[in-house]
Parts: sequence; C-alpha cells; structure tokens
Amino acid sequence: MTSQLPTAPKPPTADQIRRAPKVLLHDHLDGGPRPGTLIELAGETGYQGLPETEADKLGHWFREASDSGSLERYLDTFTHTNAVMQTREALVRVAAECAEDLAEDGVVYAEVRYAPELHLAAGLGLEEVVEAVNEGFRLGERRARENGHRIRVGTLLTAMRHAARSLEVAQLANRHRDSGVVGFDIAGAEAGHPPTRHLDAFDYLRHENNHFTIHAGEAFGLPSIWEALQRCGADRLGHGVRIVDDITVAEDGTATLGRLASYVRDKRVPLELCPTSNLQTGAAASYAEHPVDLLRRLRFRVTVNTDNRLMSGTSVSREFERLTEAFGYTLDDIAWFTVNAMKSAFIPFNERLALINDVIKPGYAALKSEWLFTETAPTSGSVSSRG
Ligand SMILES: O=c1[nH]cnc2c1ncn2[C@H]1C[C@H](O)[C@@H](CO)O1
Ligand SMILES: [Zn+2]
Repeated sequence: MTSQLPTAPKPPTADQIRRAPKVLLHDHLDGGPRPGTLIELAGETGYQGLPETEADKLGHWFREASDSGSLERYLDTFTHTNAVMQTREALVRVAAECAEDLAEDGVVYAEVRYAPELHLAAGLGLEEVVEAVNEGFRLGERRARENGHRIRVGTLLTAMRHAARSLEVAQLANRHRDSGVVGFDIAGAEAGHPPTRHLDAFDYLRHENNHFTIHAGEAFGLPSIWEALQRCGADRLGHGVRIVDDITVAEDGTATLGRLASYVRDKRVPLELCPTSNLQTGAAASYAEHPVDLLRRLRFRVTVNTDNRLMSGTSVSREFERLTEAFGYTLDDIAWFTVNAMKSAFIPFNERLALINDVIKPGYAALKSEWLFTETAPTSGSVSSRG
C-alpha cells in the first residue's frame, strides 16, 4: 500500500474565501453605500455635491480620494455619503443594502456602526435615525435569507470624538440595547481628540454593564491605546494597530513585548484591524508590512475588518485575499481570525458560542473537505491532507 506524505495546505481560492463564513466587527454604515445608490439618493434629495454622476467613476473617486495617507483627508469623503443619508427612506435603503452586500460576501455576523448625530440635518431625531437603520437591517436580513444567505447584523452607535454628544449617544445605545444596538464607539480624527473627553459616556455605559469599543491606535500611537483601555475601559480597540510600537523584534525573530502590549495580549483585548484602510491613511506601507501577521503569530486577539468598504473598494473577502497573497494564509488561518472575531462580538455568550459551533466551524469543515469529492480526488491507497 502506498502512502503519500501529508501535503502543505493550499492557499484558498477567492471563491472559497467568499463562501467561508466570516464575521465583521468594524464596518461603518456611511463608509459602505453602493455608489449607484448614492447617485439615486442624491437625485431624490436634490444633493448637488457628488463629484461624479456615474457609479463606476464615483466608486473610483472615493478610493482615490481616500488614498492620501492622511486620516483627516480620508474622513472628508464622508461628507458626500452623509449628505444623502438624511431621510428615513435613505437610511432604510442603505442599511438594507449593507446587510445584503455583506451576506453576499459570506458574512454571517456583523456589527455595523454609524453616528446618529450625523443624520439629523433634514429634521430626523436621534430615535428616528436608530429606528430607520434597524428597520433597514431587518429588511436586508430578510432579503438575504430569500437569496439563500444567513446573516445577523447588530449595530454600534458611534459618537464623534470632536463633538459633545457622546453621553446622549451612549444613552441612546443603552435604550436600544434590546432592539438591535449591541454597543457604542467613538470615531473621527484621533490626534487632538483624546477619548478621555468622553469619560462620562464610558462611565455611564460601564454602570449599565454595556459594551463599547474605541477607535484608538490608528493615526496616533500608544498613549491613545493606553487611554482607551486604562482610563476609559474599552472592551475592544478600533484598529489598535499601533500596539506594534510596543513590540521589539530582534534579528533572530524573537519578539519582546512592552507592558502595554503584554496587557493587551494577556487580557485578550480584541484588535479590530483594517488592513486596506491602514494603507490608505498611512498606518502601514503595504500588506506585506502590515503588523497583522506579527500580531497573529504572537497570538494577540486579532480580527480582520473592512472599516469602509466604499472608501477602500473592499469587502471582508477581499481583505482576506490580500492577506492570503501577502502571508500565504490557509482556510485554517481565516477560520482562526473568524473565531477570534466571533468570540469578541458584543452579543450574548451563548449566541456567540452557537455561531462558532453551529455555523462557523461546520462551514470551514465543509470547505476543507470539498477536495474529497472532486473528480480528481485520489482513491484508496494514498493518504494526503489538504487545507
Ligand atoms: O477609520 C476611521 N477612523 C476614525 N473615524 C472614522 C474611521 N472611519 C470612519 N470614521 C468616521 C467617519 C464617519 O462619518 C463616522 C461614523 O461612521 O466615523
Ligand atoms: Zn473605523
């Protein structure tokens, strides 16, 4: 009887990556509308400011305009998406399409964030904004199901760090915690806007046993991460990529962690990494140089996210494709990132566990066993293992 040695797991194809169940924790609703939808909504609402009037060109414009290497200029592009997301109908539509697009990309669980305070310009109140977005997500989940996809979407309410509505938004998130809002976040330009300005919001949420993440360690380094964790009590770090500033790698590959990096790893603080977004805002120079792989090898609680699908022309699958090209990741690696993300979600523990055991693990097992059933599968007498 012949017996082959186990072969190295193969890199997954783009199609396998898309069909693999994935979890997304960091995605902005106003960073992901379809370009065609923006054009139609601009027509309906009379917004004249869109820089292009054809969908392909508009998508391209967003990617180019977001490539400047500066977070501040990157954030300027949101003026256009938020300009047309001011009515109930527009919010329902954008949220529904978001759920459908994520489901089509193989995402089974997502936490999508948005800042209610940015959607009040045409007269909606904060409550109405949340109700419209919730309605849109429920509609999108239903449509996805009709198309054979299963997805569950929770939202995070974001407060803008340069503004002064964080306590109000935190209270809003708490009121809606049993109707689709699973947590809170602060976003916006990091430099000059420390999260400690919003301590009352974080204290309130901790008092209520609620959950929050903070954009930190993206444009600004370790002090921002330290504040988010030790002064504010964040459950997760939005980006957090600059934690590598506290890690030294010697020539022989030995890594030494400083106190903060050790704390982040020891406490299993989830890092919501967003590789393409980091390339655009200057936090990393290329995929191959992105800290995601060092952090993965050091077994930080790393997750892979999109941040803004429109500005980055990306999807969760595309992020994994780029990382697979750069680091040779296998389906086992993608499953590891996915389980990390599911463990770090803000929904109850029993639901996270059920998604891991009943959806994610069986999904990867099914993908990994597909080679057994192809026409060219080896017959008896050879033993091989594939990824
Ligand atoms: O990566 C980001 N860093 C900081 N702020 C961001 C990022 N992506 C989006 N935002 C801002 C712009 C949006 O209007 C706001 C709410 O989604 O959050
Ligand atoms: Zn973000």
